[in-house]
Amino acid sequence: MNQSPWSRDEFEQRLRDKGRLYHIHHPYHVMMNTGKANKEQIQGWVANRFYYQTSIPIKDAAILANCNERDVRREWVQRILDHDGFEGEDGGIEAWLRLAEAVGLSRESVESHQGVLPGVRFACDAYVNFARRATWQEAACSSLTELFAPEIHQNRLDNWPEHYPWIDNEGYSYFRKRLSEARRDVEHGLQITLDHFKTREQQEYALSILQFKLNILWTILDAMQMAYVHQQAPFHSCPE
Ligand SMILES: O=C(O)c1cc(C(=O)O)c2c(n1)C(=O)C(=O)c1cc(C(=O)O)[nH]c1-2
Repeated sequence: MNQSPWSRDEFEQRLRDKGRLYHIHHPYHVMMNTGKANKEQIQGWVANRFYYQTSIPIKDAAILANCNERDVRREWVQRILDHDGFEGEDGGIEAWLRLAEAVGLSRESVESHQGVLPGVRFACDAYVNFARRATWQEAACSSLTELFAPEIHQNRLDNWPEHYPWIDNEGYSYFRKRLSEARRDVEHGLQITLDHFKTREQQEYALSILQFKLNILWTILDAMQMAYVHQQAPFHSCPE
């Protein structure tokens, strides 16, 4: 039997409740945020997360390519500019490279993606491929983990300078920049999702899309946990 749809408010609340499974609770994140990560673990996170950073504007370009509504494209295109930059504005990828330098990595090594763990690569590629194949509304819904991102950026701004005095202050501009950008993005993504997924079945599908994205973020950190905490990167047990 078909169940009646949730009200707009209840649907929004159920999306927000997914924050319970955000990667802010992943042991790797907890380790970094409580000052227990060593330099190699911070560097590993920054270098691997760069692959996610570079995937985001490609993902957003896929959404634009699938979107036949000019008003939506006009707003969504801002996300690409936020990351890639434009004349007079360096953008988020450049800010992430400054973070990389602030934690002692060379920009060349990070930009080359050498050392990106296979699990991180697969997870990010899954996100981009989903955006290519899904409708633009479904792909917009998958960006809604950004509902929970301002808190994680704020945590880093509040805690890292004290825990990791060796990180140059210049490195934190990315997180500051994302505080306002994520809030703006999420308002747009949420409107699209609440407007589009109407029946109970569709609403439940939207929740499963958000879960898929939570899985991606969690899996990225699982790969880092294996490599930089348990020292069990892929192939560590193979013969020389
Ligand atoms: O540092 C984080 O934990 C984090 C998480 C997420 C997220 O929840 O997907 C994003 C970001 N940062 C971020 O900086 C960012 O630009 C971003 C874009 C998107 C997206 O799905 O379109 N997520 C995120």
